[in-house]
Amino acid sequence: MSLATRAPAKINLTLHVLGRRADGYHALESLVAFASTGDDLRLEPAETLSLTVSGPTAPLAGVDADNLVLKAARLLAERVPDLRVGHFHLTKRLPVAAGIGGGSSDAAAALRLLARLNGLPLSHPALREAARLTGADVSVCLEPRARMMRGVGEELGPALHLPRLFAVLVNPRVPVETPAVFKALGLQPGDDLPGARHPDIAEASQASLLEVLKTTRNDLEPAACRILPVIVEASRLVSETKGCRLARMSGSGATVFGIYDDGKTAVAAARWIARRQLDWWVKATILR
Ligand SMILES: C[C@@](CO)(OP(=O)(O)O)[C@H](O)COP(=O)(O)OP(=O)(O)OC[C@H]1O[C@@H](n2ccc(N)nc2=O)[C@H](O)[C@@H]1O
Ligand SMILES: Nc1ncnc2c1ncn2[C@@H]1O[C@H](COP(=O)(O)OP(=O)(O)O)[C@@H](O)[C@H]1O
Repeated sequence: MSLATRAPAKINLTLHVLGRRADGYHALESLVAFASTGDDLRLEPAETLSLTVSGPTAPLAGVDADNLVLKAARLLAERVPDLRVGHFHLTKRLPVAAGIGGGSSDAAAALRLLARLNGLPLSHPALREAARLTGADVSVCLEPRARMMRGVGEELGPALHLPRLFAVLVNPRVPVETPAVFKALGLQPGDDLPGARHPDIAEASQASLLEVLKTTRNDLEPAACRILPVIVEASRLVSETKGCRLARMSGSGATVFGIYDDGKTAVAAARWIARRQLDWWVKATILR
């Protein structure tokens, strides 16, 4: 019997930096959504923990021993006596170090499968702790539903019933080092930017959600663009597509998303971009 789950791409529809904590991490406020596209993870129960990785971006995800899937699984095994484990197989499709939390979503998917195998609820404190200790973005990926994320990523709001957003994801296949982008903000530990708080984002119709999104931003985008000017090019290309309502970078980059009124327009935009940038990763998808 093998168990399977999808590890969807995480998209930061908004990302406001509220300050920098004494430990150097940044306090964030982010509306996170998840794409219909992602990696796939399978778990075959076995005596010991192991991992194999295949798929188009497998070679970029680093050595299997350092994979976040194993890191999360080990952290859970340390906290749950006699945890049943097994062999994971990851099919890696998402670009790596791309601001769409591929590794975090894979780690969260591993925790979901182990939870299922062991009959643990996703609210189990050991699962929550293993997620938090694996990485800042893993907690929000544990139950991949649109919600507000705060703190360094561990404070989660309730799942939001956002209208489906038709989107195109564009990545120039250049990896971005997340710590370098945060550092480029130039904030000092203890710096506080309370004015950066979000407007209230509740459930909104597609039109008003877009209007609210337009009043928000990704505070990491200017810093990432200074480090990697190709992000400016990606953003410009997305903005130029027919019917693009909003173009913005996700996370620490370099992936840029565009939002469209319907799936047909999004697919046409993806084709238009892919024809111009043959080497880039371009994907029409639905965010929710
Ligand atoms: C920026 C975001 C937004 O969702 O996404 P990505 O670009 O990674 O997708 C996340 O906060 C990234 O989360 P994640 O990639 O899990 O970060 P971690 O591995 O825990 O941390 C990597 C490094 O980023 C910096 N970091 C991370 C999170 C945070 N709130 N403040 C920080 O300053 C720290 O320098 C840390 O050492
Ligand atoms: N399963 C995984 N998928 C992708 N990257 C992984 C994975 N496990 C570990 N990593 C490492 O984590 C780093 C961040 O990757 P990723 O999660 O794709 O970044 P981002 O959140 O910016 O999209 C990469 O440099 C990679 O070496």
